[in-house]
Amino acid sequence: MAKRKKLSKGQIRRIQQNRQRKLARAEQDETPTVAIDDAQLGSEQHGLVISRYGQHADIEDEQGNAVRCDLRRTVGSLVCGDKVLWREVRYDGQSNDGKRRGVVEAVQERHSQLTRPDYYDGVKVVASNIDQVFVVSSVLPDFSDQILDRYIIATEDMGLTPTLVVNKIELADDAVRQHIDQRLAYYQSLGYPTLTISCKQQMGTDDLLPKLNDNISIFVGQSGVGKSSLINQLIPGANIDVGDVSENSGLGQHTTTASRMLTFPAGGRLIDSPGVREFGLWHLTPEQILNGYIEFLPLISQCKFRDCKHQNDPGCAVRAAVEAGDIPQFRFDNYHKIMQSMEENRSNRTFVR
Ligand SMILES: Nc1nc2c(ncn2[C@@H]2O[C@H](COP(=O)(O)OP(=O)(O)OP(=O)(O)O)[C@@H](O)[C@H]2O)c(=O)[nH]1
Ligand SMILES: [Zn+2]
Repeated sequence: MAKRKKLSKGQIRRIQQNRQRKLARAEQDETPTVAIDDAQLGSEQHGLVISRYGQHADIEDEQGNAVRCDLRRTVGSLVCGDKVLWREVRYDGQSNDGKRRGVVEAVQERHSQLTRPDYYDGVKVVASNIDQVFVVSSVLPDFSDQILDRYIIATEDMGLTPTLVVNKIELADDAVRQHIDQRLAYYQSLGYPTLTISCKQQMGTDDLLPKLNDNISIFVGQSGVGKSSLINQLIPGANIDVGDVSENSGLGQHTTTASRMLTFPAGGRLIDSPGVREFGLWHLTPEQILNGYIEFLPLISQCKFRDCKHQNDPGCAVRAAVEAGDIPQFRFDNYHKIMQSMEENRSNRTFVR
C-alpha cells in the first residue's frame, strides 16, 4: 500500500468522528434476536477481528464498519487481529432494530501470534497478525536494560524486530541521558531501531507516526512508562485513561482484559489490552532466552563444550567475546539473570511479573 500524506487536524477529527458514528451505529445486543439458519446468511466476506469476548467477536467489514458476530463451532480459537471470512445475517423484513449481525465462518492463517502461558491450556494466543512491536520504557520508573532484554527476547520469539522507545526523556539529566544513549547505541548496532521521546513535551512522538502506517502494531512495556499517554497523543479521541486501561471499542462494555483494535489517523492499527502490554514478562524457555541474544548465536558453535552454559565454562566463545569487548558486560549479565529467574520460576510454576 502507498504511504499516505500527513493529515490535517481537521481531517483527523473528521475521520475520528465518522469512525465513532459507524461504531455507535453498529452497537448491538449480546445475543441474536432470531435463530440463524444458513438461508438467512449473505455471501462470504473478508473481515478483521477488532475485539473478542465470550462467544462473540466484533469484526470490521471491508468498508470499516463494525459488526458483532457469532462464531461457528468449527472456528476454534479467534483473537483480535485475526482475518476471517464471515457472512452477514439478512433479516429480510424481520426487525433486528437495524443492528447488523454476522457469523464468522473461518479464520485465515496467522502470520504471527502473541501467546502467553496458560495454566490449563499450556499456551494461550492473546492477539495475532502483529507486524511490529514497540517496546516502551522510560526514564522514570528507572530505565532497565534487563526489562528491555526480556521484551526483546519475547519479540524475537515472535519472529519480529522490536523498536525501542524511551519515553519521559525530558527527565533525564546528563549522566542518565549518556547512559541511555550508550545502551541505545548498542541495541541499534544489533539492528533494533530506537527512539527517545517525551509525551509530556510532545517531543519525538511525530517520528513514530510514519512507522505505524499500514501495519498492526503493539506497544508493550512496564506499567507507568507512558503507553496510555502515547496512545492518546497518537490517536486523538482514543480517550484511554492514563494509568488505566479502559474499554472503548464502541460496541459496548466487555471485560477490561479483552484486546481491542485501535486505528491511527493515517491508517495503521494498534492492538491493546493489559495482556498485550505485559507480554514478554511471562515464562520463557532457556532456548527462547538464548535466541533473544542474537549476537551470541553465531558464537555458540565455537564454544568448546556442546552443553556450554556460557558462564565459567572453559573455552566459552561468548565469554571470550565479552572479555574482548565485542559484547557488552550488561548483555552477558542480563542473560544470566534472566536465565536464573526463569529457572526459579519454573520450579514453582508462577509467572514472572
Ligand atoms: N514526565 C513525564 N511524564 C509522563 C510522560 N508521559 C507520560 N507521563 C506520565 O507517566 C504516568 C504513567 O503514564 P501512563 O500513560 O498511564 O503509563 P502506562 O504505560 O499506560 O501504564 P499502564 O496503563 O499501567 O500500562 C502518568 O502520570 C503520565 O502523565 C512524559 O513524557 N514525561
Ligand atoms: Zn559458551
